[in-house]
Amino acid sequence: MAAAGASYCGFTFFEKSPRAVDLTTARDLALGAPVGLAKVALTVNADDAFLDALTAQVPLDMLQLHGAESPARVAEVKARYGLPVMKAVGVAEASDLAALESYFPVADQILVDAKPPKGGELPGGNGLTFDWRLIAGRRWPVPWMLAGGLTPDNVAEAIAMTGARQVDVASGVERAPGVKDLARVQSFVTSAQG
Ligand SMILES: O=C(O)c1ccccc1NCC(=O)[C@H](O)[C@H](O)COP(=O)(O)O
Repeated sequence: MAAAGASYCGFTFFEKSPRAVDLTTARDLALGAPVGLAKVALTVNADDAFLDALTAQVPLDMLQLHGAESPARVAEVKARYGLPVMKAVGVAEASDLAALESYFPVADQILVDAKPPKGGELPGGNGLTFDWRLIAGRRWPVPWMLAGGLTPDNVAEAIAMTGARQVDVASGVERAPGVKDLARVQSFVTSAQG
C-alpha cells in the first residue's frame, strides 16, 4: 500500500466483511507497516470493551467509526482513547448532508461515503457510488475524504467533480472480495494523483 503511494491503511473490524481481521492479525500488520502510513481501525457501533482491547493491542493512528455513532459518542471515543476520529457518513440525497454537518464539531475527519443498500449486510465497502453533484463545490470546516464505489477508472472524475483532497477505496482495488490487487492499488493512486 505504502509503496503504491497510499497514505492510510484500514483494518476492518466487522465480522461479516470479506475484509474483516482479528486483533492479532491487525496488530501484526500494524507493527509491520512503514512509518508514514497511517493505520486506521474501522469499527461499527463498537462498545468501550472492544475499543479498549483494540487500542491496547493494535498500534493505531486513527479510529474510523462506521456505524450509527452519534456526535456525542464520537466525542466520547475521541476523549477516551486520545486518537483522532474519522466519522463515516452515508450520502444518498441532499438531506443526508445535515447529518454530516452535525459531526463537524466533534470529528477530526469525515468520510463522505455512499449510503449502504437497505437490508444490505455491510455498512461500507459496497462498491456503490453516490451522486457526486450533491457535494460539488461544498466547503467544509473539517478535513474530509471521499469514498464509495471509487475505482482506478472513475477516481479522477470524482475528484474533479467534488474537489476532494483525499479519497478512500475498498472493493474498487480488489481482484476478489477482500483480496487487494496491488496493480489496481497502484493504478488508483496514480489516477487520483492526476
Ligand atoms: O469495507 C468493508 O468491508 C467495511 C465493512 C464495515 C464497515 C466499513 C467498511 N468499509 C469502510 C470503508 O471505509 C470503505 O473503504 C468505504 O466504504 C468504500 O468502500 P468501496 O465502495 O468498496 O470502495
